[in-house]
Amino acid sequence: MTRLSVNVNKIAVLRNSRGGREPDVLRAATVCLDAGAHGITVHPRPDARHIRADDVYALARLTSARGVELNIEGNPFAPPRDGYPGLLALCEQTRPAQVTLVPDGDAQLTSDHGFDFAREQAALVPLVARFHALGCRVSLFADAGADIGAARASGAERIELYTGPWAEAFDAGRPASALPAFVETAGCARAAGLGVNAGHDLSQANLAAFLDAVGRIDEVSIGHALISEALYDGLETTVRRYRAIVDRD
Ligand SMILES: CC(=O)[C@@H](O)[C@H](O)COP(=O)(O)O
Ligand SMILES: NCC(=O)COP(=O)(O)O
Repeated sequence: MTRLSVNVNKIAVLRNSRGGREPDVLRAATVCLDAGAHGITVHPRPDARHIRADDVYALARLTSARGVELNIEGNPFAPPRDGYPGLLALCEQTRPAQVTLVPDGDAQLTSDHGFDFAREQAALVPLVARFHALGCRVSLFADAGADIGAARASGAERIELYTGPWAEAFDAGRPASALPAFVETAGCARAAGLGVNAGHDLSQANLAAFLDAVGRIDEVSIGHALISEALYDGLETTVRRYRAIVDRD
C-alpha cells in the first residue's frame, strides 16, 4: 500500500506572507490527518521561507500524539543559522519517524535534483548513521537513473524518487518518455532491498499514471499541487481524493 504524506510547507508560505498565525499549519495538518493522510511532511529551509523550527516542534507533538509519521526533509550539510538549528539538531529535538536527505542549496527555488551517490557516499555514510542513532528511518532524494548500489551502500533504508521530470513530461503530453528511467530505478532499488518513496510536483492529474507504471511505492509526499487544489475544493476533500488514488491498488 502506498502511504500519503501531506507536505504542509505551502500553508506556512501563506501564513508568513502576512506575519500572523493564519493559516495555521497545525490546524491544516490536523485536517489532513483527519481526512486520511498517513503522515505529514515538512521541508524547513535554512532561510525559514516557510516552515520554521517552531512549526516542526508543534508538528512533532501532533504526529506523535496521533501515532503517525512525521517526515522531515532537508539538506544535512546545510549549517545552522539564526532560526534554523540544522537538520540533525531538528531531528535530535523532534525524533521524526523518517528523515529525507535532500542535496539542495538555499538559492534553489525548490528541490530539483537528487544525490550524486557515488560522489557523496563517503559523506553520507556517517550522516545516515547519526540519523539512525536518533531512531529515524533515512530516505535519500534520488534522480531516476541514480546509482542505486552507491545509495544502498550509504546505509539508508529508502530512496525518494525525485518526480519533477515525471510531472514535466506528463504536462508536456509525453509521459511515456519519462517512465522507463523511473521504472528501472525503482526496480533496482527494490531489488537492492531499499524502500521507494516518491515526490515532487505529484498531483491528482499525474499520480495514478505514475503509480500504475512504477509499481510498489511505499510513500508519496505531496504539497504544492495538493494545497493548490485544496484552494478550489477544500483541504479535506482534496486529501480524500488523494487517498482514493493511492488506495485503489
Ligand atoms: C524534497 C522535495 O521534493 C521538495 O518538493 C520539497 O519538499 C518541497 O519544498 P518546497 O516546498 O520548499 O518547494
Ligand atoms: N518530497 C516531496 C514533497 O514533500 C512535496 O513536494 P511538492 O508536492 O510540494 O512538489
